[in-house]
Amino acid sequence: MLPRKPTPIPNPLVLRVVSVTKQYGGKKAVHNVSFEVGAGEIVGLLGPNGAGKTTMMNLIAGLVRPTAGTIEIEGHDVFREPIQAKQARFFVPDTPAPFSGMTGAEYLHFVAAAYGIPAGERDSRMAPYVRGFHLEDHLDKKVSACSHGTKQKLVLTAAFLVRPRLLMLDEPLIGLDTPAAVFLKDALKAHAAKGGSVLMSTHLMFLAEELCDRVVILSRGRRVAAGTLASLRARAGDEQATLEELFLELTRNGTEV
Ligand SMILES: Nc1ncnc2c1ncn2[C@@H]1O[C@H](COP(=O)(O)OP(=O)(O)OP(=O)(O)O)[C@@H](O)[C@H]1O
Repeated sequence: MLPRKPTPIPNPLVLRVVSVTKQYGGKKAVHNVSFEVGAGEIVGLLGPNGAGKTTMMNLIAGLVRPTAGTIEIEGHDVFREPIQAKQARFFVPDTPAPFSGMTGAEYLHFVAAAYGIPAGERDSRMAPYVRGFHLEDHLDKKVSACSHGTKQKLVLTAAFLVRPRLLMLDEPLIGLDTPAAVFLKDALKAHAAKGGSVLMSTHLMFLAEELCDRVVILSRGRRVAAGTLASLRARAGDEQATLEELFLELTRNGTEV
């Protein structure tokens, strides 16, 4: 008897965004947007200024309630099961604001405790990121005395020590020095290689091209494209097109697909 071919295991979904709309007054900041992120994927959320990226991130993080549609993280509805959904994600906003009255070390231990990381594991989990982001001299300082970039490195260290199923980053490279940016890119690749998922909004096309398995492109609140670079090139009929060229073409008129 021939050995049975193993059934391919589908990439389990970590994030499901279904027909989400967010309306402010009479204006739709996000309009009927759907997309998914699978385990181990790095997905880029791209779009021109005002496209709805930050609104989308805030909706997924559970900070803003959608006008319509549903969002699930690891199968937990962000608003009906907020504790479970929030335990499965970590959000690094574009202007990270760790608690300023704490020292850096107190902040990291506070976040670790909030996510239920056992006390005996916290130091060893944070150590590679403290070294990688060169935070050794900042852990005993009050957060309020840290620079913007150092605050960002503290929040990123907290994110990695938690090892969330879904790591969400809004413009992660802005404000980081070059060594930290290189370390962050490697850390994100390693996170995904271990099965963690990443959703990252960015204006930096080179970053999306280097890191992302797929991108979702928003324009004026609508999803105008989603897929791999290869699929976007095939759709444009240009195998050589850069992501920047495709982005400019796709966001020119904001047609929904
Ligand atoms: N709290 C709010 N109240 C009213 N309008 C809002 C609010 N937040 C966002 N908007 C509007 O929603 C739209 C999308 O904004 P959003 O910040 O999500 O875009 P973005 O893609 O993140 O832009 P950028 O790249 O400039 O950061 C904009 O027209 C913005 O003015």
